[in-house]
Amino acid sequence: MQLGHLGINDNLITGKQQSKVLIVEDEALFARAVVRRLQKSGYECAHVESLQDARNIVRQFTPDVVLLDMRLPDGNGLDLLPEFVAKGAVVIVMTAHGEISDAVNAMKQGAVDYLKKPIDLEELLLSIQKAETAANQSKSLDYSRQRNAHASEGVELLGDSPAMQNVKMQITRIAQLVSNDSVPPTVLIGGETGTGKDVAARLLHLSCANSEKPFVQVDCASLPAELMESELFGHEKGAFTGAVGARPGLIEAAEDGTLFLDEIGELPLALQAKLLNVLERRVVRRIGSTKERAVPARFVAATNRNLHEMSQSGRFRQDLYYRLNMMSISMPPLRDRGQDIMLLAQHFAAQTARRYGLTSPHFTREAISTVQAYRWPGNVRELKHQVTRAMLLCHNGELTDIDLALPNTRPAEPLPLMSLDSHQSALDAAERAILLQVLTETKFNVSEAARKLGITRMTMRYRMDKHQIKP
Ligand SMILES: Nc1ncnc2c1ncn2[C@@H]1O[C@H](COP(=O)(O)OP(=O)(O)OP(=O)(O)O)[C@@H](O)[C@H]1O
Repeated sequence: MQLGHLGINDNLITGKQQSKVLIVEDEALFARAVVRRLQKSGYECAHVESLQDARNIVRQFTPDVVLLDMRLPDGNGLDLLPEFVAKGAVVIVMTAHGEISDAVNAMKQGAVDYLKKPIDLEELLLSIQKAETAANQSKSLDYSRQRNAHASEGVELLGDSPAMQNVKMQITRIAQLVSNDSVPPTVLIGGETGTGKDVAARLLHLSCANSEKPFVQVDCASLPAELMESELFGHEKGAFTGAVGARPGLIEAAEDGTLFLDEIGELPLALQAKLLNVLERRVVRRIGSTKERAVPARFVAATNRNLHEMSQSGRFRQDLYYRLNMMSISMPPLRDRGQDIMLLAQHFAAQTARRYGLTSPHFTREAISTVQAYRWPGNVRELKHQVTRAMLLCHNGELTDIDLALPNTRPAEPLPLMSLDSHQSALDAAERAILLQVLTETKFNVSEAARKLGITRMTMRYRMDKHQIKP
């Protein structure tokens, strides 16, 4: 189908930095002005002039936001509204004077806002931005809950080294203590990145009474700060712009299961105070509500940061640190787990072979020495990634040290003298390789990769552009 047949604006599809907006409006001049203004702000826009065209275009253009006029040549915009809402789009209706009853109906059917004509373009832009915030909010909440559904899938804390036996013993003991207490003590899991803190938290949940109850994970590092409060504590309808309905927060969603606060070191100070209050009083108050609700959940937090040091320097509340650290589990770095390194390497290689129908793996003697000599700064996550990759590249299941492609474990040799230019390109190549490695580790999650490298998301984006790395 030709887009032109649908009466779609010439500049139908532009850059795609922000939401996709569909404008269903038969006043062509006004619609064109809207498209121009939105495109200037980086939105991807499509414009159609009738209900039928709107129905057709959504087969190839999935809008995040729909600006819906009420009076259209082939019917009333309200007829189409439920279809957009059902598809998860945010709908803003545009009405002429005297159509207020339509606007009320539209809101009842799920529109988030209505604007009276003549419409000021800046007001329209503001309304879209508000709608986006509300939509992101509900998406991230749904995302957190969706993760919860997979909480107990594939929880395997492999390893028999003394260090891991100790961890498993601690998990069993803490699970008993936590299960027997009506006010369960808080558990803090520490350890370097990739050591298995997430796995340990899930195993702890599964070892506790009520393990069939929710395991709700909150990633304090990846949730935008402005969403975090309502995510955690919930909100009442109308508590803030975009709060279209009441929503329980994740603390409530955990019921009498587990609330897992991952990367707790990243929780903003203002929310640390609120969290402390919840832990001390065992009640939660949704934003905009006066009602306090009991919190029966057990709290488990994890961090790869030194919270003690952070609390000494004022970057983390000392009282919250003590409260969280009532019981602690420390995940040992992989390099201190002796024979577990090869056990895990063999496990990940066999797992990849099964998954892709490859020949059973066999590590050459050199590969075993390389795996054991390497320091594994990214711990189990790095081992899993390298072995999986090597397994996919190797021939007939034979994994060599070349397939593993680990950075040289021998002391570095002095670099040959280079010209300024070659220094520059060596530097560029190294930067590109580091970016790619961290992006691969984080499955191309740009925010997480930026965090791991200790740079801002903007800088990360800039560097990705510079090296032409695309997600
Ligand atoms: N003992 C283990 N047995 C099997 N798989 C493990 C083990 N430890 C970690 N893994 C795997 O390694 C990867 C990283 O583990 P996990 O996410 O739990 O680390 P983490 O310490 O929470 O990392 P981060 O601090 O970066 O959040 C996951 O794929 C996990 O399944």
